[in-house]
Amino acid sequence: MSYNTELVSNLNDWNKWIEEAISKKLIKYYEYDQFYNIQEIGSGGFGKVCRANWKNSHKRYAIKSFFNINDATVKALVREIQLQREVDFHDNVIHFYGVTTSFKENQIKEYSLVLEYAENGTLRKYLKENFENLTWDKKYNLAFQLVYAVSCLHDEGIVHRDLHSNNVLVHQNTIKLADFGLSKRIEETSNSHSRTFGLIPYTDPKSFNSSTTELYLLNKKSDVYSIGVLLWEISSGQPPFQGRPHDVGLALGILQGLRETPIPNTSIDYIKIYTDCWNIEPDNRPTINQVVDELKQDF
Ligand SMILES: Nc1ncnc2c1ncn2[C@@H]1O[C@H](COP(=O)(O)OP(=O)(O)OP(=O)(O)O)[C@@H](O)[C@H]1O
Repeated sequence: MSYNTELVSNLNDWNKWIEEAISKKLIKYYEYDQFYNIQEIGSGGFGKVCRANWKNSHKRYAIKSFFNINDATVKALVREIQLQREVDFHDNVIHFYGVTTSFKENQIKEYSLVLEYAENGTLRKYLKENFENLTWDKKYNLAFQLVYAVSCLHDEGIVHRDLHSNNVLVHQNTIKLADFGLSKRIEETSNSHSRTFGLIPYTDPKSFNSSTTELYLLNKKSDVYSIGVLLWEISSGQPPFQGRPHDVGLALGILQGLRETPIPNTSIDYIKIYTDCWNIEPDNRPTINQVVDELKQDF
């Protein structure tokens, strides 16, 4: 069987693809019943995530399963595995360990992803719980790790397209980028407006502009926009536009230039870095590698 994802088009093909990859030892298989202490820790638009220990070890893993694996999501899942493997060497990216299978009530076998577990959870939660102890040095450090991880994706030709503070995880004060590629690709094939509205503050506003006749595809500069918002969030400890409805009105405001306000005592250089990133014009935004260089100088 080919490992070309274009040829993987339905649930059976997905299962076959995985089984072949397992038998060729390209993907490690974990026996589900060898996990213990399995506890649900979160759920997203497409599935749930459990924390579990693996036999004879205290090491924890995250097991990510999907509510509804259908033909539309299959290709995205295979792609997720492929993308994850391409950037697996990076310390600031959640590691992909392998797959496991569980059975639903209907006895249908379903594969789940076995991933590195990030013990501090999402960046949003981490900022909420630790903000009082975060010095500017620590904030810079978080910002640097995040930007560095995204630069690694871009160097590999991968655009995240879904960067927000619930997709960035933290493990022992280290940033761990998660969920790249997956959510966006699944979303393209499903109807989830409420979720999209929730993410308005992080989304490249060029994509809101329905008056344009050409479809605007999220690209590397869209990731840079989201990074600008995330750098502001790291400086403030708050999600952007908190307490304001994330609706069409907000989207229009952002299109017309509405942005969060800098936090007192932020260095002028740091403010310049994130405001350049969230420039309305993609051409005027820096590349992610330029952001890495600027942060290095400012650090
Ligand atoms: N590797 C992990 N380590 C620790 N916690 C995780 C891990 N992956 C996910 N989580 C937790 O589980 C929650 C749900 O994750 P999931 O990826 O399913 O959804 P999401 O990213 O929040 O939303 P969506 O999938 O709709 O984009 C996360 O918000 C996070 O709290």
